[in-house]
Amino acid sequence: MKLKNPPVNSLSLEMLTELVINLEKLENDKAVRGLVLTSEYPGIFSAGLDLMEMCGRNPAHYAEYWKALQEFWLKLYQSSLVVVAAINGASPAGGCLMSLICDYRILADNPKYTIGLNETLLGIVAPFWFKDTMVNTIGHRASERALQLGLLFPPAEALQVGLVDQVVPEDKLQSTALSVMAQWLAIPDHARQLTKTMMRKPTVDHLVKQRDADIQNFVSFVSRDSIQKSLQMYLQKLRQKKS
Ligand SMILES: CCCC/C=C/CC(=O)SCCNC(=O)CCNC(=O)[C@H](O)C(C)(C)COP(=O)(O)OP(=O)(O)OC[C@H]1O[C@@H](n2cnc3c(N)ncnc32)[C@H](O)[C@@H]1OP(=O)(O)O
Repeated sequence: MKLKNPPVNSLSLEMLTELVINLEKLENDKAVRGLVLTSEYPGIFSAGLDLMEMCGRNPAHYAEYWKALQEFWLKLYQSSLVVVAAINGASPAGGCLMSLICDYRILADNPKYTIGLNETLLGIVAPFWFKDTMVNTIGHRASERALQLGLLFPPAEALQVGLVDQVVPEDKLQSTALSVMAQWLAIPDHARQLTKTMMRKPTVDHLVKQRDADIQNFVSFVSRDSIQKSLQMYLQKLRQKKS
């Protein structure tokens, strides 16, 4: 599946909805057992959540957006398919989260392709289920440091901390993803799927129990004047970078 939402594959409401629909289609297709997630635009895997969905909108929109994000996370994290992320570009915040909920992550070796949950750099806070997903991957101490500092790791460091499973030359990314897929598909589906469910259930239950409260938290947090100001300033900084 190639992410295709120009210019930076930000996770807009429309993109999240389409991703969920396409995942459902693939999961209902008996001929499909695995999925490689990559970007149509080498250089950018995904810029994460769409800042335009979180700026200057009304509470009902924020609630709808957050619910769609939760839906996407729940769908992909619990997917019956083997999901391999072939990360062919920068992967900040929600982009990193998306790769963390796959089963295996391969990052192309390019110093510009940084990955991490950098929310604090924007003056915002990664919600508990972003944090849980990261802790499940790299452990508590490394997550605490990475989350507080909003670290974006270049490939060698991402590998060292365990944020990705492999770093390969850019021209080997897709072939490596296919051989990893073959290895995972050699395992009987039912045993692998039940194991995945068992491993991920506590994290899923944590969110499911608090879904509505989490939406309310997001809406009140993002509606604050101070948060709106931080997000606007961050967007402005991104735009100024060009000039
Ligand atoms: C409140 C609680 C919620 C907490 C959860 C938050 C999770 C998140 O995911 S927040 C989003 C965090 N994302 C980022 O910090 C990434 C920001 N973007 C970048 O660092 C860079 O754009 C890039 C490395 C992804 C790509 O760099 P490149 O030089 O190729 O492109 P740019 O010129 O920077 O951007 C092109 C264009 O796209 C706009 N844009 C970039 N990121 C986003 C985004 N996340 N949402 C919406 N729009 C984005 C950027 O402003 C440019 O727009 P213009 O062409 O109009 O200037």
